[in-house]
Amino acid sequence: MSPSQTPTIIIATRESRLALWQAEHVKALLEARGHSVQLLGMTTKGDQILDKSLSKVGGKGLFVKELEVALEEGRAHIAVHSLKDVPMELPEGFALACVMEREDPRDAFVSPHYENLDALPQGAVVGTSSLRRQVLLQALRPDLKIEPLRGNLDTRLRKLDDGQYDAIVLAAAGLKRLGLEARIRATFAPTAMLPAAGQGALGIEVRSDRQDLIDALAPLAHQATWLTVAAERAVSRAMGGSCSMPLAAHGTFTNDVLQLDAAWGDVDGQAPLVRVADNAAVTTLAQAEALGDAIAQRLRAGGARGAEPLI
Ligand SMILES: NCc1[nH]cc(CCC(=O)O)c1CC(=O)O
Repeated sequence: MSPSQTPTIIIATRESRLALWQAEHVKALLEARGHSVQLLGMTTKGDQILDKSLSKVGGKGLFVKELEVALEEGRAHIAVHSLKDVPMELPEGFALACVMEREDPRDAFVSPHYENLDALPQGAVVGTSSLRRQVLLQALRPDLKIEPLRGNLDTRLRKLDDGQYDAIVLAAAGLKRLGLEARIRATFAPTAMLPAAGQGALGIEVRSDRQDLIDALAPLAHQATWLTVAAERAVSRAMGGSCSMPLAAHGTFTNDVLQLDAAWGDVDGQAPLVRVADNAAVTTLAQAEALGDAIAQRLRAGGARGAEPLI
């Protein structure tokens, strides 16, 4: 079938501004290729539970489940996700059709009064609910008081502006996508604040029996990003990573060589951070995942306590 004969592609999306931006972005790219596309907005459990830390209420799957039910029931055909929020193992019957070109993967420092982390006074209050950000911040500045911060991007910025925090740390990608780049006072070097696996990258999920949709989405794939995040996500899988494990994995891909850095921290802050790095020539997803597995083994050898690997 030519694109003009294909029925309308319906994108299931959460209704936060960031999720809608991401769905609209994919809609525009597909329309530019001749497809007809509609959005189906929905509210997920993760959007409803705003008063608890994500790690306490069931983790990443929370934002994804309702969208998968819509795909399962045929009410929608594809779902656009921030890959960072997508569990490594998709449920039976679902597949990642493609991974798109990555936005800035770094974390951003946002504050009304202070230029960067170093400028914060002793004991300043920093908002983040990410355990990864918490342990990395605490390693850089043990004096800081880290306070939970939940909600969508606008809510988080409002809480900062209300004076509840001296600074907050967010993904640069989300701020840039929403045109809020001006709020970024400083961007953390990955060496200081190693990003989360998949941060800044979008993935598109489909039912695995929809080869027609997988073919339609193939032109949206960005191979270098896909290889990079496959390695990062393999680290997370091999560590049994979840929202309740402070884990960072960040790859950079240059001239077919993938450089992969990872860090693990103890939730209680008792054990020191474990950091490892390695690189390999990579041209296939299997090679990228092998590098991720090797990095996870080195994290464990260095003292990181993983959960059971989710194989
Ligand atoms: N966990 C929420 C989430 N999921 C994806 C992003 C940002 C965009 C991205 O990483 O692609 C954010 C916000 C944040 O971490 O500040």
